[in-house]
Formats: sequence, structure tokens, C-alpha cells
Amino acid sequence: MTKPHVLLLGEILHATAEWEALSDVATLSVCDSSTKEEFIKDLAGKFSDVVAVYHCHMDDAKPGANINKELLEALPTSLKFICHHGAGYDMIDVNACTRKGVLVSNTPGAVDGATADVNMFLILGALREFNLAMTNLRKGNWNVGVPLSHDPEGKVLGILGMGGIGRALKRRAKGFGMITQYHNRKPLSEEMAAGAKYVSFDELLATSDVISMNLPLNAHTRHIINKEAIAKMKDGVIIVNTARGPVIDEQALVDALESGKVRCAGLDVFEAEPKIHPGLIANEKVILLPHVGTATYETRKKMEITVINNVRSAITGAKLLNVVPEQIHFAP
Ligand SMILES: O=CC(=O)O
Repeated sequence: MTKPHVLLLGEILHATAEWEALSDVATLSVCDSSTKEEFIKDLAGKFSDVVAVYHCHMDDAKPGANINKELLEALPTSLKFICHHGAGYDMIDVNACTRKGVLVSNTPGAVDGATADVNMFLILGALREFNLAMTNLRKGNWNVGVPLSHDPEGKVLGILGMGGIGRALKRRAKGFGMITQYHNRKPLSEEMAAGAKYVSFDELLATSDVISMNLPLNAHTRHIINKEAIAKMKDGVIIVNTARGPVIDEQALVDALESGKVRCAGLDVFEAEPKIHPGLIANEKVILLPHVGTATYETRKKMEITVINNVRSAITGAKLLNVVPEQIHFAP
């Protein structure tokens, strides 16, 4: 009996043994199409019986990087599962997948600790304006002109999007004496909220000293932080983002940093990464990282194993372990 065909779009760097072990239940292929055109041809040829795809977050130019309506039209009708490596899956058009009967999984949980660590680093770095101090030292100016900054202790942290990363951040922030409030579409159970207060979106904006972006990017959250939202915030607020760049209107943030309305920001993600708004680069107070939230050996391996477990479950049990929330109601 022929085994179901699984296609890897991207690469596996850590869980190679676990990937190879999948060959006990599947025929494994690695996408070697060098252009998008060649990939479309291969989808009608050597990949025409693929049942599940292991999908990585790749440069937009790479074949298969974006699973949009156009690519979904070209994907074989045998395809039933897309198992994405990453918590954020904004490069996959989930509604179009649903219409085609394709289920999508991501890697929640695996990313939480590492991303929350980076998030906490950005909060501390922004509150303490460490980028300015570090730049000053490298310029040979020691601490001359480095202003006093602010403690985390007693500050109100407003988490927008209290999923796994938001909750892991709350635990870390508690250790620094911060008081957490959050906004989600729905309040969490008391156990999951673990003492964090549920507030409306506007209340979170108006009463937080630090606002942390921990929500997925979709049509509802794109530019959720814009000029109007920033106007509702406290003067001198801190904004940090480890989620996705486009949840913030970057131009509005740059303007607010220039006016002092936003005292400082800590950003791991950008609206058009890897391009960064020159107003962010020029502002030495702002702490910037090149999208490294999950970039540790341990976490990347956990993420790869999570994807492989989803592929295995898809192939052997026709269901995904981590189906994305949009599909949870009709997934088996
Ligand atoms: O950006 C990282 C992820 O989506 O996991």
C-alpha cells in the first residue's frame, strides 16, 4: 500500500531524526522547486498527491511562502492538512483553506516561554531606556547624559491578547512587581487569568503604563494601535510588540515617539520587516530586535516537534493536534 505523501515547504534544522522517523507512516518530500512558477508545475506533477504540508515561515519570494487564494487554487485536491511552524499564521489564508476543506495547525505553547522572555526584556529595556545607555557607552561617552528612567515595580502592564504568550508574560512581569490587566475578545477563566484584571480595550489603553501587543495579526487586529488609539493612552506610555508588526500603525508610533506621547518602545517585529521605519532606527531610545522571539535552540526544536506531531496525527488519525482557533468548531 502506498503511504500518504507529505511535503516539506522550508527546512527542518533541529528535529531531523523525528522528521525522518515520519517515513514509517508517510512518503516524505522536500520542496526543491526553485521558482514560484516551477512550484505551480510541480504541484500538478510530482507533488500532485500530497496530503499534508509541513509549512515554514519563509521569505515572501520563496515558493509556497504565502498560502493565498491563488496558491490554494493550484494545490492538489488531495491536500487536507497544512501544519505550520510558528505561532503566527498570518501568511496562510485560513478562510480560503476552510472553503477548500484544508485544515491548518500552528505551534502554540512551544513558543510561549521564549517569546515572553523577549517580551519582558523589551519591557525592561524600554522602561529603563537601556538602548540609549548602551549606545552611549559604545560611543565612548560612558553614562554622561544618560537620563534617569523608570522601574517596573508598581507599573500597570496592559496585555492585549492574553493567549499563551500573554499569560507567560504575566507570570514574568509578576516577578518584577508589575500589576497586569488584559483585554481579549472574551474574559478568561479565573484560573487562566491568574489574578490579571479583564478590562475593555479603551480602559486598557487609558490606564496602562506599559502596553504589550500579544495578539495575532488578522483583518480585525491590523493597525489596532493607530493614531486614535494612541491618543487614548496615558502620556509617556511604553509600547512593546513581539506579535506582528502590522498590529501597530508604525508611522503613528513614530509620530507619538517624536511628540513624547509614547515615551519609549520595544519592538521585535515590524510592519514591513525586514525594512524598518527610519524614524525607529533614528530614535536611540527605542529598543529594536530583528524578530528573534523564538530564536533559541530549545524552542525551535520544540516547535519542529510540534509540527511533526501534527503531521503524524493528520496522517494516522485524520486530525490535527493544534488546529487553529478559526477552524476549531468544525475540525474532527
Ligand atoms: O513569529 C514567530 C511565530 O509566529 O512563531
